[in-house]
Amino acid sequence: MTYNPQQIIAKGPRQVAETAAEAIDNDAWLEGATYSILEEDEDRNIWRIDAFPTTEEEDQRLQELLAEYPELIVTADQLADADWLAMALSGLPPVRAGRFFVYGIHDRGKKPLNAVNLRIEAGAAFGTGHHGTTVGCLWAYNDLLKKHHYERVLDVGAGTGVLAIAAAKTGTKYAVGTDIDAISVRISNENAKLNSAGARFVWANGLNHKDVRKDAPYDLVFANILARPLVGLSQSIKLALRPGGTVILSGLLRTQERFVKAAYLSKGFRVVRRIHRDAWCTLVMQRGG
Ligand SMILES: C[S@@+](CC[C@H](N)C(=O)[O-])C[C@H]1O[C@@H](n2cnc3c(N)ncnc32)[C@H](O)[C@@H]1O
Repeated sequence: MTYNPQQIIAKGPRQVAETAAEAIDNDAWLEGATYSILEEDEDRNIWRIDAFPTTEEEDQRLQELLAEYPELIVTADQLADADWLAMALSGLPPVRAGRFFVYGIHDRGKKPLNAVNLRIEAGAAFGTGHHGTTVGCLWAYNDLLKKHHYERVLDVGAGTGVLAIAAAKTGTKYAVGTDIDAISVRISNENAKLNSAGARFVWANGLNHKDVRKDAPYDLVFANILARPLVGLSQSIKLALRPGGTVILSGLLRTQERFVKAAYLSKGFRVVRRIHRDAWCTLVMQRGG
């Protein structure tokens, strides 16, 4: 029997939601399950878990596990067939992540009318939009855009430039990307042109370049690199952000989440959301005021 994908939503006090999320991480049946946890209502201390099972077994196990926490209110919503997650999980191009539709030249005929279409040619750079870390960043950014506008965005480790281009295409005036790899910078600039996006890319190690500092402080920083450089860059990222600004961190494994989170918590950031997809984790954190 084919499984009809659904989104399972569990809402409750932060402590309980976090304990349940940890139980999902530690459950052998749910290894690789995709879910996110975020603060829904700061004043009422309500957090929510959104889980996206892909099989009947995963669905049942998630429901069983969440039922062990009576303080959580658990509901399930049927997902539309063309839901972005189902499309992304199919592993086939193009990729839909919320309002974003990432496609290559061969799929140009499939562009939806109601999406922010991003034509990304990867060449030798990382980031066609298919990797769990890139999808996690686009997903997190899509949801942040529902409530916020970002005038200044920095993408550290731009790869194909997909994230800075996504920002430039959604109203960001100053969208800047940086990469340690010169070929990625060339490809990012080419992709910006293909998309008529006003994003610019700088060949730099981390944030250490006058052309990156020029447009600081940023309202939002993307950093999809690896856990160790994310920790090493935590102070520079803090200084590049305005107080209250947001960082979307990705490229870390679930098992490295604590290590990366600790570095940013110690610098006055707070966790706003975390998304687990396959073995990967995306963290959304806010700089203290
Ligand atoms: C995982 S890819 C992310 C690409 C793209 N942002 C995405 O989300 O698909 C990481 C990129 O970071 C670059 N990178 C790694 N360390 C860096 C550093 N210290 N400073 C700037 N870029 C770095 C790599 O060259 C690579 O292009």
